[in-house]
Amino acid sequence: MANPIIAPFPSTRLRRMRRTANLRAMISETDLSAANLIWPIFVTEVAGAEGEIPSMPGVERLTLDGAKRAAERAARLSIPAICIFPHSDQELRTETCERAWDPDNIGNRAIRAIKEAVPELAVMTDIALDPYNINGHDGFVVDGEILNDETVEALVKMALAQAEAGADILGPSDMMDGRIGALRAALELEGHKDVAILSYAAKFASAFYGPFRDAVGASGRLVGDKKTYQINPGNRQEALRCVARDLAEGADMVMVKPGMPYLDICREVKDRFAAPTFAYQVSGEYAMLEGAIRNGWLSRDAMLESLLAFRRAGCDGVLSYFAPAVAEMLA
Ligand SMILES: NCC(=O)CCC(=O)O
Repeated sequence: MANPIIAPFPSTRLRRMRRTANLRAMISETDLSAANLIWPIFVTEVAGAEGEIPSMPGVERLTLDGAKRAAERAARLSIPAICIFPHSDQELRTETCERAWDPDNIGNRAIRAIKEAVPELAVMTDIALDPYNINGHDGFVVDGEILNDETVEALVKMALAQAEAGADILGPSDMMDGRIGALRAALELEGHKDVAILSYAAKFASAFYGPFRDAVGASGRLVGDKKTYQINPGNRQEALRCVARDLAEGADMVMVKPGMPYLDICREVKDRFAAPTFAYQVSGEYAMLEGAIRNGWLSRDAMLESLLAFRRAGCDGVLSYFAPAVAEMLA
């Protein structure tokens, strides 16, 4: 850390360099561009479920055609990557979750549709059983317990189906132990050596995921909570150990999630590991900001400021539902 020398007032007047827009631009330390954004989208297979998500105003569940249009919009706006979250048919969710690795599940169909429409756009996926699990958990549940090793085997099948469908970046969000190593080994073995892993490495058991669960139809489903696999929000050292572990197992990039309440973790992860670091500005953060903006309580600049803060905290990029709006503002 540099040690700035500050002459005493009035020799130093820090306001001198804040006086005009050009002077401020000269000493601006942090930038934000569309290249820093990953756009998460929801894709539904349920007729009639498309349209706005009430707890995420401005965000819609999309049909496959809608997903293609979103991909084209992302490309026009120079957003480099889109991340697909499936909204599956409730009737087809089971305890055994076999649709999670079905090549024709809605997530995999969306990957193929987007890669066909906009081949150069990077497609990121979600790896966890919850969209296909009857009880809303990320892993298999037996007698109230979330099974680790059996879940990891299923996640490997899920990952291979996504890689086969053309995914560029896999996003294991499940927080089972040992999954990054298992995924990396299977990808190498099955000829997908260039598929990247962006690990949800420091994923906290947060109250800020509420609107997302509405979006994917998991709100009424979740039995209990996710505290036996996601990190206690107060645990900084444990988060760092998770990141170290995932990098050692072969993650190409790591994520901190949620974002704004965890900027200290972002900074520390970047400084310690110097790996590509992302934050997820989650649904609850989006809902708070967008709700206040819609009520006229905040200006739209709050959106830009929130994303700039991730950059200042060391993040290379941010998954944000604001991605297209912000890219439009920046264009
Ligand atoms: N596995 C993905 C998420 O849980 C997203 C959370 C959110 O946006 O609230």
